[in-house]
Parts: sequence; structure tokens; C-alpha cells
Amino acid sequence: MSVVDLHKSYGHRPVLRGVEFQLREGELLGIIGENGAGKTTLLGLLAGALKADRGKISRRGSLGYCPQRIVVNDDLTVTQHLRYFQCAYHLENLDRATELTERLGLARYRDTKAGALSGGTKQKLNLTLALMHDPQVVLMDEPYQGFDWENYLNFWAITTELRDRGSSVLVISHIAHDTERFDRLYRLESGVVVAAEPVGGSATQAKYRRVAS
Ligand SMILES: Nc1ncnc2c1ncn2[C@@H]1O[C@H](COP(=O)(O)OP(=O)(O)OP(=O)(O)O)[C@@H](O)[C@H]1O
Repeated sequence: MSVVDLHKSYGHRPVLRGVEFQLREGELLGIIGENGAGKTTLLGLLAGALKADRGKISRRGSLGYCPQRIVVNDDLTVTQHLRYFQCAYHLENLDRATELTERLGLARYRDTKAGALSGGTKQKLNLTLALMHDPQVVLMDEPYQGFDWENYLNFWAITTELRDRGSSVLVISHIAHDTERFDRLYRLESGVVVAAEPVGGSATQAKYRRVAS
């Protein structure tokens, strides 16, 4: 995916003022930024859910989009959601979806209506729906919100596998935490993206501990 000179305003308030970057094949890219920096706006534009004022977005391959706002139907069960998206994605079977629900601890809720799921469990469904067709370009907005530690680690295992299989993966977050997991990192500030240094990862903490001792 390539992004050139992307602009977006809400009324007279500019949010993005010329965003440019490339998301390469087999790359795990992170974009971090403070609350209100425009991350969700940027991902909405990349996914085609919002319209840019100016600029160009090019993409090759299928898209998986995990929006920050969970879009599920409270009256449908987990399995009904999977079947619905199976039709939308033209999938022959639900093998990958089933694997994802098992790895994320969602399988036991397969007959539960989405409206009765906890926030973190709903987010697991949101994530599964974005990944169940093994997309070539994956866009995820705060994808591990509400996850417990074990599922946070499961999320990263699934994400790095996707990257290793050649998918292009973009994760955006307001938390500059564990950023060493990314191949490259950008910060969104003042409406543009700039290269950022990884911070706060477990390897960094280990390094700090070594220096301190
Ligand atoms: N539909 C809208 N109409 C008007 N202003 C909006 C709209 N959506 C977002 N904004 C404003 O645009 C700015 C960027 O919002 P956005 O949600 O993209 O930021 P963010 O970086 O994702 O924030 P957060 O980390 O809190 O999710 C904010 O000031 C927000 O109030």
C-alpha cells in the first residue's frame, strides 16, 4: 500500500496535512500517536470508509480492516457472524475462522449472541472478522483493546505469522508500548507521519535492566 499527500479536514479543522508512507509486502508497520492525533481518521481513509480531501492511496491485494469501533450485530451469534462474513468474503469454508476463534479463546462463545459478549470478547470477534479471509493488506485500529495478557500475546503471534506469510500489516495505537514488535514505526503528529524509535518493548526493558545492574 502506498499513501501520497493525504489530507483530511473536519469542517475547518485540518486533521491530516499531507500523510505519506509505504506499507511493504511482508512488513509489520506501527503508527502511534496521541489521542486525537488522527489515527482513526487515517485508518478510515486507508480502508475506504472515509473520503480524503486530497491525496492518493494505492493498494494491491485483499483488505482486512479491524476498526476501533466494534461493528457487530448484537442479535447475531458468533457463528452467525462468521457465516455472514464467509458469504461476504466468498470463502469455501470456515477453517481459518475456526482456528482464529480457538486461538483467541472465542470458540466457547460460538452460540452466544454478540450483545451478550464482554467488551474484550466482542473485540476478539471484531478481529476474527477482519482476519478470517487471510487478507494481503491488514489494517488494525487498537486491535488488542480489552484483551487479557494471554490473548494480547496470542494476538501478536497471529499478527507476526501473517507478516511472515507475506501480508502487509499496519497496527495503529495510542500506546507507545512494546513497539519493538514492529519492523518499522511511525508517529502521527501535527497531521503528518514521521519516523519514530521503538520504545518500551520487553527487549528494551531487559537492556535497561542490564545497564542498571
Ligand atoms: N466525524 C468527525 N467530525 C468532526 N471531527 C471529528 C470527527 N471524527 C474525528 N474528529 C476529530 O478529528 C480529530 C482526530 O480524531 P481521530 O479519532 O482520528 O483521532 P485518534 O488519533 O484516532 O484518537 P484516539 O487515540 O483518541 O482514538 C479529533 O480532534 C476528533 O475530535
